[in-house]
Amino acid sequence: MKLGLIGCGNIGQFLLQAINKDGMLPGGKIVSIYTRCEESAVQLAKEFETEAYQSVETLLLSDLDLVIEAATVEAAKEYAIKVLEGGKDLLLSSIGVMADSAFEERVREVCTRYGINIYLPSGAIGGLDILKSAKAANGLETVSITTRKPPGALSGEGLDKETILFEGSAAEAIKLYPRNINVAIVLSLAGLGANNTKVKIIADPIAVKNSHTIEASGSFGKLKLEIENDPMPNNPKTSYLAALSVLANLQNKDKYVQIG
Ligand SMILES: NC(=O)C1=CN([C@@H]2O[C@H](COP(=O)(O)OP(=O)(O)OC[C@H]3O[C@@H](n4cnc5c(N)ncnc54)[C@H](O)[C@@H]3O)[C@@H](O)[C@H]2O)C=CC1
Ligand SMILES: O=C([O-])CC(=O)C(=O)O
Repeated sequence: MKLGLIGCGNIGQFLLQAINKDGMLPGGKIVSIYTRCEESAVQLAKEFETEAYQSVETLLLSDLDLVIEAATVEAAKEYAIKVLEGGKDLLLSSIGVMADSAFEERVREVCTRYGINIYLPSGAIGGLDILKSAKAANGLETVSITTRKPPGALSGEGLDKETILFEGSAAEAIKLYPRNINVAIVLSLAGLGANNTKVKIIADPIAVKNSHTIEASGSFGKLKLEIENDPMPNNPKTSYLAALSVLANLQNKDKYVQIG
């Protein structure tokens, strides 16, 4: 599997190490990268034996099976359709981009037209399998997520006590916190949509982990799931599990035996 990578920060560099150095994706290699900082792209290309491109357009001319986006919601909006129209499968980290329902519709239409796939990993949370089952016969009624992070991970430096920064819909939350609450949008896509998924974001000076508590109810019963994520060393906004979920998605996408 020949992979392209857009964005080489935390998640991107984790993938370069895991795939190109540590052999965690047998038969797979990141052969092309594009990131905003040209100097860093050149240095990473040398370190991880890959090729750096100066634009997404030129990256897309290389021979690729799938492109991984690990940049920002804005970058995903700018490049996703170009990647899909270029005939490449796409894996998104900045899933928040799918909160815009017109954009989501366009993505679905392009995937169908070109017969290609878009992968939306579970990221820093879990429980999507439960929500998908729960709504299979239209029985899912409520879904919410409460996210608790240290203030520094939420641009809330200086706060000395627990503070609710946001309470409202997932659609509103991702507009205000595009680097922190992508999880609410993948939850929305698996469940009741971004307008019907409730979000609470708490800055907690005592917290050392990024925790997410998902609650749901419906004809299946009730769900309560709490995950306490270790942050990534270089970007406390992002949980390590988010990077692992991208790798797991790539490892499993073509398996004959599908679990979950
Ligand atoms: N789905 C989920 O559960 C999660 C999603 N995320 C999202 O994944 C994305 C990547 O996260 P990290 O690696 O931690 O971020 P990061 O900030 O460490 O790295 C992002 C990289 O993308 C580059 N970049 C920014 N704009 C770009 C552009 N227009 N074109 C090309 N490169 C560009 C930056 O220079 C940087 O190297 C973020 O949008 C983040 O919010 C993060 C955590 C969980
Ligand atoms: O990594 C996390 O815990 C969640 C996150 O930043 C996001 O969903 O954007």
